[in-house]
Amino acid sequence: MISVHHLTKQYGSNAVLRGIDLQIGAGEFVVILGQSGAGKSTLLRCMNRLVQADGGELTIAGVDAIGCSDTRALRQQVAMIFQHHNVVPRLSVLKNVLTGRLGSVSTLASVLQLFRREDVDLAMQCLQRVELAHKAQQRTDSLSGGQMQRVGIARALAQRPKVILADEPVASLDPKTARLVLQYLRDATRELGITVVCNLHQVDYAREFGDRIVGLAHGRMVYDGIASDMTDADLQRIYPGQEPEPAPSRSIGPMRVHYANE
Ligand SMILES: Nc1ncnc2c1ncn2[C@@H]1O[C@H](COP(=O)(O)OP(=O)(O)OP(=O)(O)O)[C@@H](O)[C@H]1O
Repeated sequence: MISVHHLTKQYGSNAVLRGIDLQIGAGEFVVILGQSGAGKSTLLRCMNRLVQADGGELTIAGVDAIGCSDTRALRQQVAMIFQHHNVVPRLSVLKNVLTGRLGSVSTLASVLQLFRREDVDLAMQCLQRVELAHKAQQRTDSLSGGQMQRVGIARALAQRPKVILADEPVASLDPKTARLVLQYLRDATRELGITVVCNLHQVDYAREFGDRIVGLAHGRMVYDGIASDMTDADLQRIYPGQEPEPAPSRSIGPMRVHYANE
């Protein structure tokens, strides 16, 4: 579903991605860990062409994300979820979710905000997935931050993407809401076969929700493996210069480690 080969990106003299090689299959939930500045957001942004990579190859849902001249095809297949949900506050919850359909309706219909019945039905199904169908007609700015992030997920699902890229989607949420949001994303992989690539700062969430963890440090991949296999030594490579706490025994749940910039 996602194929990355020797991907590079440089800002001036700052080499941010130094040759990333990565293959991600359909329906995987991949968490990207790394300290601040490691290149996590840049990698995700290269995947949907918010950032133009300098070199290498990147194919996502069958689209050449570096060389394609029309990003519309790419954006139809790849939905993005940001830390600050990026919903339109004055619109209703339903209309925000329907904006996920804009890429598949005509320009005139999108300007006039004319949506087909099937799009409205799909948007309502997506709201049901994040348990917000009862809020459909409310103005979005009447919702809590966590609910707005759930609207962002419903909008991403309404796009019917093959891939969802989530850039620190739970950074500003309380632990209970954060786990709910990650649960919805994991359900999208399990029940809809969507591939999710999610940047996180919380190691414990990565272990709990990720099928697989990719660790970046200074623009290089320093770990790629299943979440349960990640050791303290791996964590030290991902977070160089930071001392992880010893992992608790597996019987008392996921490791409670927090790193700088959480
Ligand atoms: N538009 C830009 N112009 C110049 N430098 C940039 C730009 N975007 C990112 N960078 C630099 O690229 C490096 C990697 O940034 P990136 O946002 O990808 O890291 P990150 O791992 O996502 O960090 P964080 O966890 O803090 O979000 C940083 O040194 C950052 O300053």
